[in-house]
Amino acid sequence: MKAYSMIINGKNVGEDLSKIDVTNPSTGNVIATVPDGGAEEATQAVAAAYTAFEKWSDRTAYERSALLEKWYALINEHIDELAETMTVEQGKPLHEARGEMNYANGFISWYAEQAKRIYGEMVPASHSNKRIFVHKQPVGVVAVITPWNFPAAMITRKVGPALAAGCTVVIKPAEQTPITAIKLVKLAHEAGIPEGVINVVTGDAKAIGDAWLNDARVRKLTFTGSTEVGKLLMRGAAETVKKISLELGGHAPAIVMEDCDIDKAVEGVIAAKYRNAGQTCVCANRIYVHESIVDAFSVKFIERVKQLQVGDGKQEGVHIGPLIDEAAVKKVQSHVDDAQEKGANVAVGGSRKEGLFFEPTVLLNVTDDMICMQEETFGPVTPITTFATEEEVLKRANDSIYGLAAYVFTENLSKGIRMSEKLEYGIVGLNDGLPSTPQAPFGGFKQSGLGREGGHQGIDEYIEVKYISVGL
Ligand SMILES: NC(=O)C1=CN([C@@H]2O[C@H](COP(=O)(O)OP(=O)(O)OC[C@H]3O[C@@H](n4cnc5c(N)ncnc54)[C@H](O)[C@@H]3O)[C@@H](O)[C@H]2O)C=CC1
Ligand SMILES: O=C(O)[C@H](O)CS(=O)(=O)O
Repeated sequence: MKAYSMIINGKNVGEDLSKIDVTNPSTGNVIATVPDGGAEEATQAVAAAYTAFEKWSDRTAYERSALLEKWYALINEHIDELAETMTVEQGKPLHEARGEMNYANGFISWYAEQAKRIYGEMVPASHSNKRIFVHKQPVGVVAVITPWNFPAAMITRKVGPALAAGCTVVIKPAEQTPITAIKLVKLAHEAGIPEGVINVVTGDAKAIGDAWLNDARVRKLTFTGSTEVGKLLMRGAAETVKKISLELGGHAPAIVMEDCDIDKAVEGVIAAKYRNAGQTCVCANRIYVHESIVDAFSVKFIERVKQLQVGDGKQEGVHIGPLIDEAAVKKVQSHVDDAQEKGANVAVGGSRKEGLFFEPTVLLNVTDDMICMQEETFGPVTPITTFATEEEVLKRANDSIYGLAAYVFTENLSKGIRMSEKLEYGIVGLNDGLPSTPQAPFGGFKQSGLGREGGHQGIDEYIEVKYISVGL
């Protein structure tokens, strides 16, 4: 079993510390260990990033871009190994892990380009003897805290734009999936990204996070994970008025209109629901089907769900891997049990299998009082309810503290655009169950977060705007 190190200032650190086991959720076997770091290592990482910042930000955008491109190329060379590592430590099927690696690498190449397009501007001065130059500068040292469900993409979606802008970073990956992060940082150094620019610390989340929150040298915190932890970090960032961006929980509605292409809608909801065994923040969590087509839709949908194979993600033909841990399985089961107690029918699935596996599940005759219609399930469960009118379903779909992603299936384009505009969500998949992509600004309304990741907007999170007023 391999013992991995943290990487601080380009060096392997932590061999002397106690170790944290990393387990394979498909088998329960310990596959590796990482150091149980804390405040001391967190502060060492900030010192390294702070020291490296001046030289890294002084490099030209073209130099930073070239190094990001080298990192991108190295990741491509190692894509199979990285995907296998991800499947073993997170559980997602190998084809999905490869998909995530390409998605994750897409952020590095997108921001290698964006590095060269951080433009300032000149503003017409109101005095003839003045000139006003607006200048964009990197914010400084960035703290990056990421979740277990996308061990690579949630890191590169932050580190890509941060490094492109000239920032330096300290990363704390999720305790469940640290190896992918460590391997990505190793490759960054192999690509020639200088020591101290990118650091990864593993261990006590609260101790590491608190050290970064209380360190004034950290000028930005970017977090992806639960709304609960996001709020806690947002409060902590206030102490030193850090810039923050938060990608938090979701509770996506998927609306199937009476004039949809049913086959297209079935495939779209399958994609939006069962990716990563339903463990994504943009997963369709509640499915609203027009009452006139609910039987036709449900029959086809259930047939498709029955085709989903559950198993170890390393096996060929597996679509649904394990959930991340016992707490996740218990939460999903509680949502199914609650729905059944309140009158839902379990059309397929409904129970956990051996280990951390859960049957792909479809619930019919679902009503809004059921927990699965109010809280994020984060598992392979599809609750299907019905609606009668567009106005009704928009009201119900918007009735949530979350506002990350929503989906609409209709063949009537003007209706689709009209509904998309009315949905209070940062991302709308209109006849598209997989909208996430590096060139679009990913982020949520309401308690799903602050800021955007991806697209040209994504780099603004790592920029400070300054103006220089020149007296002639
Ligand atoms: N909006 C988005 O893009 C995403 C949102 N999520 C949300 O996150 C949840 C599932 O992911 P989890 O990893 O369980 O979320 P989580 O919020 O428990 O953990 C996320 C990260 O925060 C760290 N963390 C936890 N407590 C901390 C503290 N006190 N100080 C510093 N760091 C701390 C964890 O170690 C991990 O690295 C779901 O609610 C899901 O919707 C997850 C992924 C993406
Ligand atoms: O962590 C997540 O759930 C991701 O943000 C979802 S996506 O970007 O892969 O769609």
